Amino acid sequence: MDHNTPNQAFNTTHLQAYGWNEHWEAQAQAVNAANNTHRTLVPARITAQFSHVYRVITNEGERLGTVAGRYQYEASGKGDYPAVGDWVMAELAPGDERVVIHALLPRKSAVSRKVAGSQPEEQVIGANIDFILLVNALNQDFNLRRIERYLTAAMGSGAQPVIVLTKADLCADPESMAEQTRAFIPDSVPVVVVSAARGEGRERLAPYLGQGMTVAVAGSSGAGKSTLLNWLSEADRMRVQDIREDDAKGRHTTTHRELFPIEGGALLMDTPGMRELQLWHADEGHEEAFSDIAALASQCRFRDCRHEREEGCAVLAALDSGELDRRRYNNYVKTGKEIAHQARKERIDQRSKERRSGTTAGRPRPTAKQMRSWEEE
Ligand SMILES: Nc1nc2c(ncn2[C@@H]2O[C@H](COP(=O)(O)OP(=O)(O)OP(=O)(O)O)[C@@H](O)[C@H]2O)c(=O)[nH]1
Ligand SMILES: [Zn+2]
Repeated sequence: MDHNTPNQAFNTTHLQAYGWNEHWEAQAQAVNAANNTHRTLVPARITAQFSHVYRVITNEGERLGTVAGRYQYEASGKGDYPAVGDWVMAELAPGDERVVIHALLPRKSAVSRKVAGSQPEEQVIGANIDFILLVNALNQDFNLRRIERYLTAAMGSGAQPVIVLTKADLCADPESMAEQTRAFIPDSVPVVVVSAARGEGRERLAPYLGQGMTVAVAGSSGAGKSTLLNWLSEADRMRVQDIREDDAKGRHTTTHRELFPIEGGALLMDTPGMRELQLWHADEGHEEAFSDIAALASQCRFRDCRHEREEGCAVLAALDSGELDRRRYNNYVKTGKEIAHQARKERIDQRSKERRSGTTAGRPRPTAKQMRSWEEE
């Protein structure tokens, strides 16, 4: 049987639980049609990443994988490497625990950060996310500006942001807080109130937790992300605990996964990078979050207009005429300054880290020797 006959469906019975669908089938077929090697490639999804080793789910079950030497050779930067949530095409050698990743299927969305360094590079911290839940607590930490910043950070990714206001049980009037939030952000962004600790409001999250949907969770420390994740994956966690109890030696029988299916068929993504998502994506998101101001700015007389007191500034004119809300303009300016400040801070942190460790930014590329030994394994 010719391994790369186009249109021959892949066997993906088990991958469907990880979000496989017709879209990915078509992408995978395209890779297969272009595959002019002797290798048989099958689809797989990245469920965890440990430096340069990946955990992947294949139709044959879970495996560890590394990228092929040629993949590494052809990658033009960190952004080309697989990340959690990515669909890849891999070679599965029978009886081998390791798979070799040969191709990345084009991403539908990517949350990424810029890795500062001598040459700033994009590093993807989560791919193919449908919804990104931005978790905020309804207690004294509640802060509309922070919500706006997270929103800005998520905006350029291609994933749909959803504001989740949690700890509703600590708030006298959660609905009015939700209304305040809605008034502050674009209409297209849903705002959902829950109490994860009390298990209240799951039905409000249901629209974002459908079969095959990939859902990431981000928010500042203490906002309630773990509690939310545990609540949403409760049934699953129980199953894991049952297995643990069955294990007479009391060993840890759970494996580290950063992408896992929950009851109802959604896939939750919980990676350290996503948790820390803050202003990383802000540069690209800023324009989009303030697209109304960006549109005005395109009409300013000077291309480098700072919209402060320049002649022929369309933004200032809109402020004067009342077309542009002053509060929104102030947010735009303030967020822009914060982004610049954060970027400076990251550059400084990164430089001092580099000085300490003598290495360059980010994940080290595997050496050619390492790559050979993996491929031989
Ligand atoms: N009352 C109440 N407390 C909550 C709720 N959700 C979380 N908490 C509490 O808030 C604290 C922080 O919650 P976590 O879920 O650990 O927050 P996190 O966002 O995962 O924090 P990091 O791990 O630091 O990123 C814990 O003490 C939780 O018990 C809630 O819905 N109601
Ligand atoms: Zn201007």
